[in-house]
Amino acid sequence: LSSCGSRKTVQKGKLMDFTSTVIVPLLFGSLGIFALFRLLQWMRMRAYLQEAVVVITGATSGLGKELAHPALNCILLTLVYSQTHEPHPVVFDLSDTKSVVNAAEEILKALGHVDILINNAGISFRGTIVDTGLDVDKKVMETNYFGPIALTKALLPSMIKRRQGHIVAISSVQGKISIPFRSAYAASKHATQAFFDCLRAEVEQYDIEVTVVSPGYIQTNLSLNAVTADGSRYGVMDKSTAEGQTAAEVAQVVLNAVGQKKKEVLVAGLTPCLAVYLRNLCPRLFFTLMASRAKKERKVKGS
Ligand SMILES: NC(=O)C1=CN([C@@H]2O[C@H](COP(=O)(O)OP(=O)(O)OC[C@H]3O[C@@H](n4cnc5c(N)ncnc54)[C@H](OP(=O)(O)O)[C@@H]3O)[C@@H](O)[C@H]2O)C=CC1
Ligand SMILES: CCCCCCCCCCCCCCCC(=O)OCC(=O)COP(=O)(O)O
Repeated sequence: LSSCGSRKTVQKGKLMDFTSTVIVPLLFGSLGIFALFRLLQWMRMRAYLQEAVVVITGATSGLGKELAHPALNCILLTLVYSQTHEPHPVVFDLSDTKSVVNAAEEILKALGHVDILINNAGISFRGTIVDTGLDVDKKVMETNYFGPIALTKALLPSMIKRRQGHIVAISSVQGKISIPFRSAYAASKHATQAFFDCLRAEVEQYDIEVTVVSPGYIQTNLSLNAVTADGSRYGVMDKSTAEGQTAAEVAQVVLNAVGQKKKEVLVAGLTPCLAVYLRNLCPRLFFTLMASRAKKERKVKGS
């Protein structure tokens, strides 16, 4: 009995020795390496963003305003670029191609080049397809698609010439799935996803990066500013928007993605992420769910 007891004590001692000489140093070593890796990653990201001339569209509000804060430590208006950390607001209307081209010329004249272009500005839409005038579809498409691509095309040649640049498109989960009563918005975001996927492939040879960001709901003025079927402002803070992620959280994810030169990133809760997978893996079920969602929403609105 006593020899069995002493064997157990020896085994326990060996286990403790193993823990203190192997497991604990291994654990702390791994944690240290991980922390160092994250620190280096963070420093590289900060350097990448801080030394860059950055253009952010839609920096007056919501996500754009938050993106401007940590990236540049400055306050912005509609669009800004900075190298000296001096904000330089440029006011223009994305739905007016001429004013977009003029803005791009103004930026290049003032600073010579752009390192990072963040196509963030956009509007949403609420309405049935049958009631929506084509002028409204065009307005959403011009603001969310033609405006950003015009700006991108205007700045691209100088990026290609320098063989350097990073273009970011703030799309949406609705660039990957379409939900009822968002036709113009979802269409504009699907077009955005497609265009910037093509661009990524075409400009890789010039060392230009393209990042497409697809957020879920964010607490911003997007639903308030959404345009309706007759072109008027929706003016309602939707529950889904109010309960979304904060703009600061999403901005941090976007800046990390840019710093890490990610090709694309989905920043959304579990349900929107599952919806994206369902759309691709089991489209019939997804379409059925969307049809019942449309019926339910119509009932709530009494239409
Ligand atoms: N909030 C959300 O739930 C989600 C948002 N997104 C996307 O995030 C991006 C930013 O939107 P968010 O911050 O939420 O919304 P906000 O309404 O808060 O901000 C939109 C910004 O876009 C600018 N903008 C709108 N129309 C034009 C135009 N014609 N010309 C120039 N600028 C314009 C606005 O400027 P001004 O006020 O001066 O018009 C404003 O600065 C959008 O692309 C949106 O689709 C994606 C997924 C979810
Ligand atoms: C196996 C389980 C599958 C569960 C999935 C069921 C499908 C449920 C539908 C969920 C729809 C999610 C929609 C998300 C939309 C979204 O996040 O959009 C972001 C925006 O751009 C918001 O703009 P809006 O103007 O619509 O507020």
